[in-house]
Amino acid sequence: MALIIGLTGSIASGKSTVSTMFHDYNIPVVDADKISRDVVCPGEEAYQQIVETFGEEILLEDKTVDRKKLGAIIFPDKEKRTELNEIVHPAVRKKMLKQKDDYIAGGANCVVLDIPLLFESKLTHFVDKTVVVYVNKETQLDRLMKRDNSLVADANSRINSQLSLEEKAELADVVIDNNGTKEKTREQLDDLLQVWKII
Ligand SMILES: CC(C)(COP(=O)(O)OP(=O)(O)OC[C@H]1O[C@@H](n2cnc3c(N)ncnc32)[C@H](O)[C@@H]1O)[C@@H](O)C(=O)NCCC(=O)NCCS
Ligand SMILES: Nc1ncnc2c1ncn2[C@@H]1O[C@H](COP(=O)(O)OP(=O)(O)OP(=O)(O)O)[C@@H](O)[C@H]1O
Repeated sequence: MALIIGLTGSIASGKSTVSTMFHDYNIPVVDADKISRDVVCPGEEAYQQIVETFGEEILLEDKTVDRKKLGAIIFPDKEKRTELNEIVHPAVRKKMLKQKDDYIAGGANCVVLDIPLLFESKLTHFVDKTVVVYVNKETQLDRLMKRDNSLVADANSRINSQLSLEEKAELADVVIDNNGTKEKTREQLDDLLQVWKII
């Protein structure tokens, strides 16, 4: 039986960083953010629904979704966010589970589902263990603003659109503390995978 790990955290807490580390161990990772980008491409069902709901003004000249513009609409507004989630999430879920099944059929003994909204969307029944990548508020804001070159207000509206990291840490089976160096984070992951007998 393959072990299915649900990897989560909050915005800029370090999920992608830890996900790269799983790749380094040759453990396959299903990336919900990446899938959510694929399902909003022109021609996909969700794309049509997004244009109908949010209007042509959220499109770039080449008719693809202007992610900055759509983000600026949905992150500060819970109702709009729910509307977008209801369009995008069913398609994301379907593709995610298909990719996971394909990895298992290919012989993987462990598959990671990297899902930012694992707890908010109540998807924990799809995984055996939950791992939260944790940072404190100051580190999170600092890394988010540096990475995205964003202003405090924008960064905070993204952070506040999710459950707090404290709440996620409470819900998790395992918390990886990513406040220190990437090397320190890698050591924690290494220990965890040894305990779970995956490496
Ligand atoms: C709003 C969009 C266009 C903004 O795109 P952008 O490129 O600026 O951000 P990106 O997709 O890289 O997401 C960055 C982070 O924001 C957070 N986030 C994204 N969508 C949401 C959401 N609906 N609710 C709360 N947090 C979210 C996640 O932590 C994610 O890792 C995009 O995030 C989107 O289509 N979101 C809806 C799908 C979704 O819920 N994705 C996240 C998990 S599947
Ligand atoms: N331990 C660390 N030390 C220094 N910088 C780090 C560390 N971990 C992550 N970072 C940096 O912080 C930023 C956020 O990390 P990352 O992109 O992995 O977060 P994320 O949780 O995947 O974000 P998102 O939800 O927005 O996709 C990146 O620029 C990354 O390089």
